[in-house]
Amino acid sequence: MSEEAAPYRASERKRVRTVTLQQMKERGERFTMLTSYDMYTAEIFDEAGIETLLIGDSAGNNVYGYETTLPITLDEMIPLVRAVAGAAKHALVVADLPFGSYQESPAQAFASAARLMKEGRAHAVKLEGGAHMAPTVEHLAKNGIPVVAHIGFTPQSEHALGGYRVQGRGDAAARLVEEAKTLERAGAFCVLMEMVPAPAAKAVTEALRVPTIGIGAGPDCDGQVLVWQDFAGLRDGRYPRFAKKFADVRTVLLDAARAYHEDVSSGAFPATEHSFEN
Ligand SMILES: Nc1nc(=O)c2c([nH]1)NC[C@@H]1CN(c3ccc(C(=O)N[C@@H](CCC(=O)O)C(=O)O)cc3)CN21
Ligand SMILES: CC(C)C(=O)C(=O)O
Ligand SMILES: [Mg+2]
Repeated sequence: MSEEAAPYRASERKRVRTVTLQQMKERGERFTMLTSYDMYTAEIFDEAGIETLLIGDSAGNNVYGYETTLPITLDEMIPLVRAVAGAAKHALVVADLPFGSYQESPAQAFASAARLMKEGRAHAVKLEGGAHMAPTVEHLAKNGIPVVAHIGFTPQSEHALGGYRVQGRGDAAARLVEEAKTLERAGAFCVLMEMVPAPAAKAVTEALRVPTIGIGAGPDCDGQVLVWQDFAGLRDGRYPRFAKKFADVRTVLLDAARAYHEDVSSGAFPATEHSFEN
């Protein structure tokens, strides 16, 4: 909402980030978010100028190998958050509240968010849900926790939504705008939209003072987010339509692993320069 909800410069000495996402929106500048779940990706993405890093509950899929985001727990999230927060020098570090850690009550949400911040050193948290989450967002925001609201397709509700489906088509677009405004009023400093039609995301972005971030939400959001294993081409198999492969890291690693295997088999590795003299 107003200045009050606009983020924040974390007070850690090493942080030199001075421009907020809110200011970038006001200047008409786009910002970028990538997921990260470990130290090296955090370090690299931060160095590249990615403004914000998300330790998503997508770590359930992309770190732990679960089929959905539902099984991942706070205890599984926190070490990953700590690794990213420790390595990022500039980026805003946002951690997902996992399924079951915030839906029960605003008090439960606060306790979980506080763990992500105290033990994980996250700067902000993200939670899924529309207007019904407004009281929770308000409770967190009033108690000093910056909140990103995640609307549209919310993977933690995939069983209730009937699978991976675009949300906010047709008439539902107006509802999406109202939902986003309610969350902004509750104190969300940013609204993330997943798999919504581009015109609906544009309408939300224009209706809000706070910045929006899109994934599969068209080109008119204030920022964009991708899961890093998708953007880097690490994963095997089918990618969502909204994911653009900016590199083919899977092939790079596959070729490297095959070359290593081959060199060990043939005796070419280790060579003299990799061995210690007596
Ligand atoms: N690697 C990865 N990338 C993600 O974007 C992602 C995760 N994991 N895990 C958590 C959620 C799940 N998400 C997903 C996963 C799959 C689709 C998908 O397959 N979408 C299809 C169908 C869309 C439709 O039917 O309308 C697509 O083609 O985009 C979408 C979002 C987004 N998140
Ligand atoms: C897909 C993004 C927005 C997310 O919530 C995650 O990575 O968990
Ligand atoms: Mg998530």
